[in-house]
Amino acid sequence: MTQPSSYTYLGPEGTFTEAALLQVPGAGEARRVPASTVAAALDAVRSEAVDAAMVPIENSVEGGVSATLDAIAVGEPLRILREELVPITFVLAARAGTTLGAVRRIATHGHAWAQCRSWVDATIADAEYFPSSSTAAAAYGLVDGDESYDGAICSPLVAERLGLAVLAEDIGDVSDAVTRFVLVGRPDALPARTGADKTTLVIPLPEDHPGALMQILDQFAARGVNLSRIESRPTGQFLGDYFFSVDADGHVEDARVADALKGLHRISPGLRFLGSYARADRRSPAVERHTSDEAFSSADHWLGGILGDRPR
Ligand SMILES: O=C(O)C(=O)Cc1ccccc1
Repeated sequence: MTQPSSYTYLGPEGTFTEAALLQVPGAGEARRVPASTVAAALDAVRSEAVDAAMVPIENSVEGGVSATLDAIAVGEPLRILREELVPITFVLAARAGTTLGAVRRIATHGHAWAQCRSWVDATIADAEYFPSSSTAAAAYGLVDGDESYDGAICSPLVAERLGLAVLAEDIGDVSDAVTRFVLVGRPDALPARTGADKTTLVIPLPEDHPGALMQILDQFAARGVNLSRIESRPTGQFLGDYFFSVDADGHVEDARVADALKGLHRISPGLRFLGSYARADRRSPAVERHTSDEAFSSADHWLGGILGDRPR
């Protein structure tokens, strides 16, 4: 797989997403273009304006990032190439001269707001929330003279870079929160199996199919494939139409994962493979003997002996 030479990310400069991108070897020296939304970042990959996009996908406190789960599930297919974990700490920043007591209107990204709610509720009476496309965009707004709010929840780094006053530090409700980001490229790429991999799937819930969810889960369970994330999202088409966004342990080149995907495709033919890539924590799954590559290949061999060269 060739290394991407140009990247986009949820910007502007100074987002946690940019920090995730800078963890990718070589990205610091490559062309990097900020995007104003996750959807715009993914579209820039689809239109080949850049090779890959870094976007947030999951937070240890708030769960899945809906904007990413939805934008990656539809449209021209994309591929996840790698994941990055970033520890997240938030500060409350304001223009110089503003006191903590004077801040009531706070701008930030929805995930940051959700992760600082207890601190805000305990500290700022009647706080008003101004949604922003990213934590950094909220901080830039203060500098650019946006008078509609007087404080921004952002990273300590962007507050410092912009010369903002930090009124409170480490205001996240969970002090060791981590966000997971994924680097997304075009579908011709398939990262090599490392033995400690993750596979991400979009599984449409088949309509009028009693027991579909149980059958979907059974495809993983029967092959000893562990799931590390499962979320349901509405497709937006009509009420009751859902897809599941799933992370499974293992690589599509692992026989147990490939076999589970075949089973899933029989149940949900609209199944979308979003990629197999190395786990950021490098943790290998425990594989039972009967779901090992050897067990699958020996079973194929055995059946081949029975069927000979009859078409299968
Ligand atoms: O807004 C940012 O800085 C982002 O990169 C998105 C985000 C927001 C909150 C927690 C983690 C990532």
